[in-house]
Amino acid sequence: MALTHVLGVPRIGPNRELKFAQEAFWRGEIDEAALRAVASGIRQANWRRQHEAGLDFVSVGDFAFYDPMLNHVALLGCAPARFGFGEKISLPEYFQLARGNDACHAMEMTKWFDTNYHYLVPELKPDTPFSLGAEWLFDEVAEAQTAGFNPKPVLIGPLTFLHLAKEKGNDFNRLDLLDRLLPVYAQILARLKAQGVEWVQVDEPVLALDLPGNWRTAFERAYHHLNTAGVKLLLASYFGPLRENLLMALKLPVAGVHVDCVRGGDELAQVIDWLSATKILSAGVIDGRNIWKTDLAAVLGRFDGLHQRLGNRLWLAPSCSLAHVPVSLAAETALDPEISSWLAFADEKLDELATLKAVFNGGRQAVAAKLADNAAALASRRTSNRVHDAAVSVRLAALTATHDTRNSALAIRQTVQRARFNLPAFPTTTIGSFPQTPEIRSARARFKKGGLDEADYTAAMRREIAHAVAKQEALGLDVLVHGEAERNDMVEYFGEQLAGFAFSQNGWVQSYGSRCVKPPIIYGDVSRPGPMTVGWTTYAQSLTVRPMKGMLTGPVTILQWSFVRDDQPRSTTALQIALAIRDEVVDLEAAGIGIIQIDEPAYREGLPLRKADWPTYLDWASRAFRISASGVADATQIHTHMCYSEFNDILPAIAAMDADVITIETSRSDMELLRGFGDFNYPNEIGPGVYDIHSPRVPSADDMTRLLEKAAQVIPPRNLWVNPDCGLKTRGWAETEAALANMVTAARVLREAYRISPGL
Ligand SMILES: Nc1nc2c(c(=O)[nH]1)N[C@@H](CNc1ccc(C(=O)N[C@@H](CCC(=O)N[C@@H](CCC(=O)N[C@@H](CCC(=O)O)C(=O)O)C(=O)O)C(=O)O)cc1)CN2
Ligand code: MET
Ligand SMILES: [Zn+2]
Repeated sequence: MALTHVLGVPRIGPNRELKFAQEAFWRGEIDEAALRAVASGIRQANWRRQHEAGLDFVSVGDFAFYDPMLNHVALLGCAPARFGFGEKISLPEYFQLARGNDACHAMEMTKWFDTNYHYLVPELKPDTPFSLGAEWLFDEVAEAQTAGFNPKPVLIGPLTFLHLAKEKGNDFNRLDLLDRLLPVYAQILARLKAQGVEWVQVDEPVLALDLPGNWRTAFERAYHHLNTAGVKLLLASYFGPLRENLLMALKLPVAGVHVDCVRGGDELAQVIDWLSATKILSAGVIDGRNIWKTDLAAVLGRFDGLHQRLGNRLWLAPSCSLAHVPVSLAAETALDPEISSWLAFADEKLDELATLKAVFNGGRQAVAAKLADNAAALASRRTSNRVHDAAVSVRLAALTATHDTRNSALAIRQTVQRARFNLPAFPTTTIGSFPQTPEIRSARARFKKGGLDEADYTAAMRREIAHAVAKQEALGLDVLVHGEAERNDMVEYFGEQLAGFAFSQNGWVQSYGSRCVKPPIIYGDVSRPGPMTVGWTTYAQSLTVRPMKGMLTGPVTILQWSFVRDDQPRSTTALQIALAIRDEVVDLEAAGIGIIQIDEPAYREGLPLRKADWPTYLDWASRAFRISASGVADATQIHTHMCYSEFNDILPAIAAMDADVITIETSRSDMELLRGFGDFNYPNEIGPGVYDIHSPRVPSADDMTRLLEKAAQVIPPRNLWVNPDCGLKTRGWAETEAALANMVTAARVLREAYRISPGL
């Protein structure tokens, strides 16, 4: 008997029910009870689905009204003191932590490991108190039990919680808080035990990271402490191999371990060697990070012997939570049937688990047809002539060093560009998108459903572009953008126009809070059949004499935010995309666009989790960017943009991209992030974001002046640009205009203070 379970499932609902309820609640259109009812409906449906797929447990605690890390802040009673909330926060207070309020800026948000999911970063001070806070987890356990399910609660482990938190205050180490944190975890486990829970899954994905020695020892201390609670712990590691943490993890006093056999498959033999005779092994055999069907025959072959040995001590699971893949293929009626036959979203992955379980438990006969279908789908994908394009391979093979270097060095380009554009010091610009209003979204929805024809849709988008251009001129911005009205998403939009990509209609994945993305699916060799942005951009340029910045998404970000092929290295796919983007850059230049931004917000997120793997990645990633950017003359100014990242540990690789200008997110960190660029003597021009676009709060001109003055202390003032942290697509026009007006004022104050002549 093998058991099956999942580490977690998507919490957004099959049709993004949670998003719509959250946003309605925030707008005051529904009350808390109505929001809670939607949430409960999603949880119940998820549990029913897991139960029907024959899983031995249902996951509880993977649901969150905004973010699981924030749930733990609530559960552990450690909301930042600056908000002034009590130990047990309410749901409205919970949302204030995530979104800010009039008095307090929101908690910082950052990438969850190497995914496109963003969590809220706990803020810890030496005296941060911990206590049993919000009761939601216990309520949900009771809810599952009442509905007749066998719950396996999921917690983020104490070490991962602390590791991902941020120290606020000097001279202390957040690890020092462990001894005060553990008793609260023990209390939580005791409560769960009292509720009749048998197993608790404790996620410690930091085991897939390079851990300093004191953190590794802390694991031993922590789990010896938690082992006393009397409930069985399943220690879950995922997102990568354990490497030097393997032995430590396997020796911890827990009842079972989960390992990622997709990314850490090579370690399985070692894991088995060190697995004690009483422990459960949960093998993550189904890729939780991608949408390809699992090779079921391969899994069966690989685990058959182990199953003979371990029996019901072997559990089968996806590699990580299924929150990183879309809910179900069932709604995808427009996908090409051949491509669709290669895919498995969360629901289909549950079916795969059910099939595996049937075979291991003696029911091969009953699932023979499913196994045959699976084998046929895999064979079709391996041999399909839609996957390979000889012209793309030829082009890749012909790449030389001339393709990834600009014609002249930065200093020469800078002189030519300054003479050409004659911009004032502290030039103002924005990051690309302007508000995606309900009108824009609804016009696109009608266009897609056939209710609006192409000519009318194009006219509507042109009106939006004209509106954005007029607003920017009136605000007095120096380098304008067209506003990206025509784009559903900065990656999906390009995916829809590139060969080798498929896209779903309803394949939503949560990115943060209520925001979701529909990652395109790269199934074949990538190329660009024709221009993608030239028409919109030249139209926008025709409306103004100021420079109109062309706006593209870079190869690394398109790769990172898509579901990618697992039949060739990521680096090969990245180079293919780079050539397609290069074609677009060259076409924009030929159409008279002098400034082109190639966004790479996912450049940092693409970094492998282990430092030893960084150089290889940074080498191909920076090359892919340069290939996309180097087809143009010296006078064409290439910008790039990055957000949500800790940049300081990869500054040489950012410099290696050799963009003429980089705009980055810095305001939430109060320009702290910029210090590294200064210390490193970053040579190129830089626009440190002066205001946070994730909050509706309008910063004052003084706020932004102060930030710019801080920036001017670490970056040569002549190299500084003035811009928001990121694009404005999630904002409304009123707050956008007010904030940009203040931003332009701040730039003028700086110009007065520094008096640098234009063009120098
Ligand atoms: N891929 C990606 N990853 C990213 C970012 C990003 O921009 N893209 N930004 C960073 C932060 N993440 C973000 C992720 C999503 C959104 C976002 O705004 N998402 C939108 C959806 C964007 C979209 O695809 N919109 C489509 C579909 C919109 C939609 O929901 N339409 C309705 C109909 C609407 C109507 O009738 O009015 C429907 O289909 O039901 C469009 O504009 O065409 C949302 O959740 O609301 C913002 C930031 C990091 N990662
Ligand atoms: N050009 C894009 C925008 O302004 C960059 C976003 S980075 C997540 O929306
Ligand atoms: Zn951004």
